[in-house]
Amino acid sequence: MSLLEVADLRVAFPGRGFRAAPVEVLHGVSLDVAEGETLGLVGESGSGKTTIGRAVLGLVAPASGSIRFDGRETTGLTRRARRGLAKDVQVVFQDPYTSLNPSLAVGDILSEPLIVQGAKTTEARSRVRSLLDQVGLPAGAAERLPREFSGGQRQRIAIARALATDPRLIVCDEPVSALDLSTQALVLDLLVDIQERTGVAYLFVSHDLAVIRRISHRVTVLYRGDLVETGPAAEVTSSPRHAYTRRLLLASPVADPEEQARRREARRRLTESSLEERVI
Ligand SMILES: Nc1ncnc2c1ncn2[C@@H]1O[C@H](COP(=O)(O)OP(=O)(O)OP(=O)(O)O)[C@@H](O)[C@H]1O
Repeated sequence: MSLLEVADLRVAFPGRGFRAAPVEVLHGVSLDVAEGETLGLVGESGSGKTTIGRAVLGLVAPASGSIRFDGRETTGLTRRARRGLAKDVQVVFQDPYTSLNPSLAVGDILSEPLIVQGAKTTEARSRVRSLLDQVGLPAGAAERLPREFSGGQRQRIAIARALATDPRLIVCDEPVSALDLSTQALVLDLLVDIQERTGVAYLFVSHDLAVIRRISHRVTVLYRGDLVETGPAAEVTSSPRHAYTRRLLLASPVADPEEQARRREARRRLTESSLEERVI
């Protein structure tokens, strides 16, 4: 049994304008994440990646379909039951500048989820020290405000907060997209280290195939609300079967100028129309 099983998930948002029909943005998506695994979810902007993550977190109500965590259905849970689940399923958002409460010291940000789960203040304090250590920040960081940290350090704080309750799954929604390339690499290495130490699973959302390739065990590709391809990361990112994945691959930047020119030419040949034929 997988840790997370999403089956035939449909999500619709209200249409714009008076009496407009709802707009379906996920058309029956099924995926699963095993314990300790990283499933990379890749697709261009607007394909529905964030919506899948938000549905898993209970922040968006599905129109239909099921989302099971550890065998238990999580859609339609009461608030109280959802709080129980929050211990096991956490999130790291994209923007380290808005995801941390600017008026709270880092120590308070990290102890908040622990106190909500019933921890005593002294217990929470020592856990904060260990969380900071896990993400490579000094104990003194607890006394400081988020604005005193760089983007990469803030993302480390957000990761520490997600780890506070010892979750089994973290939804990582574009967690490195706002960071420069060398900081991205450090944060990705940190996520891998944490997974090796704790066995946490990641549902890792990104539009960037290079990032997805680096972090994922398996990759699933989303195109306009449909999954078009799923498989081992090395396979999907080196010899994709679907035309859309090939286009994503050709669009990722590479350092070698000759390879870059080859990809530009291949992109030109892989026209939008041939793509449409295969997807529909
Ligand atoms: N709350 C909402 N109300 C209405 N439409 C929404 C809402 N949230 C998302 N959408 C629409 O759903 C579609 C999928 O959005 P989503 O944010 O999941 O895509 P994405 O692949 O994560 O894109 P991005 O990488 O740009 O965030 C888009 O067309 C978006 O405009």
